[in-house]
Amino acid sequence: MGAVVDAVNQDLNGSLAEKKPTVVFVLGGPGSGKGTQCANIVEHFGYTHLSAGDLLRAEIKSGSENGTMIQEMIKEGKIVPSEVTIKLLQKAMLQSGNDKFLIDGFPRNEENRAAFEEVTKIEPAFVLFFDCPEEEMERRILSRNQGREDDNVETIRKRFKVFLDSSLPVVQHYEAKGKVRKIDAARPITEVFESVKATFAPKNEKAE
Ligand SMILES: Nc1ncnc2c1ncn2[C@@H]1O[C@H](COP(=O)(O)OP(=O)(O)OP(=O)(O)O)[C@@H](O)[C@H]1O
Ligand SMILES: Nc1ccn([C@H]2C[C@H](O)[C@@H](COP(=O)(O)O)O2)c(=O)n1
Ligand SMILES: [Mg+2]
Repeated sequence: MGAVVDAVNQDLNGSLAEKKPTVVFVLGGPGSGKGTQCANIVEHFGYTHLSAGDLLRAEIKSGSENGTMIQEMIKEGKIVPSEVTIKLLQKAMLQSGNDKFLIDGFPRNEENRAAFEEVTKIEPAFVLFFDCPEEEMERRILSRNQGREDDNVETIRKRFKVFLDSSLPVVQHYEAKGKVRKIDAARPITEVFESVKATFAPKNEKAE
C-alpha cells in the first residue's frame, strides 16, 4: 500500500513540475479578505483560486478518512499536517488544467512552507500579504455569516494566535527573499483591489 501511495505522489509531483506553474501565495490573518480579493483576481487575471481552508472543508464533507481529524483541528484553529493539505492542493492544481494559481491560506506555518517546497519544487512568483488590524478582522469574521464552524469568538482568538506565532514567520521568510507584496487590507474592498491589481503587473509575475 505504501508503495502505491508513493507512486501516486511521484506521479502528482512529476506532472505538476512539468507544467512549471506560476504560483502566488496569498497570506494574511483570518478575515483579512484573502478569499474576497482572490475572487477579483480570478476575474481579472485568469488565475485558479485554491483556498487551502476550502479544500480542507470539502474533504470533511466528502467523508474522507481524514475528515474527523481535519474537523477537530479546524475547530481548534490548529494547522492540519502538511502532507494532507499539500496532497489536496496538488490534486486541485492538476485537475484545474490551468498553470496559474492563487494559493490562499497556505503556507500557514514553517512546516507547510518547507514541505511544499520539498515535495513540489515550486517557488512562489511572489506572496500577496493582506495586512489588517485584528479588531477589523474580528469584526469581519463575526459578520461573515457563512456558517463556518470556526467563525466564533473562541476559535477566532485561537486562529489569531496561530497566525501571529506560526504564519507571520512564513511571511518574514519570503520578505527576506524580496517576494512579499504587502497590501493595506483595512480599506474598502475596491480600494484594496486597486493595490492588488498593481502587484499583478507583468514584471511581478516572473519567478525571481
Ligand atoms: N476590505 C473589506 N472591507 C470590509 N469587509 C471585507 C473586506 N474584505 C472582505 N470583507 C468581508 O470580510 C469577511 C471575511 O473576508 P474573507 O472571507 O475574504 O477573508 P479571508 O481572509 O479569506 O478569511 P479566512 O482566513 O477566515 O478564510 C467577508 O464577509 C467579506 O465579505
Ligand atoms: N494551510 C492551512 C490552511 C487552513 N488550515 C485550516 C486551519 C484554519 O484555521 C482553517 C480555515 O482556513 P481559512 O479558510 O481561514 O484559510 O483551515 C490548515 O490547517 N492549513
Ligand atoms: Mg478565506
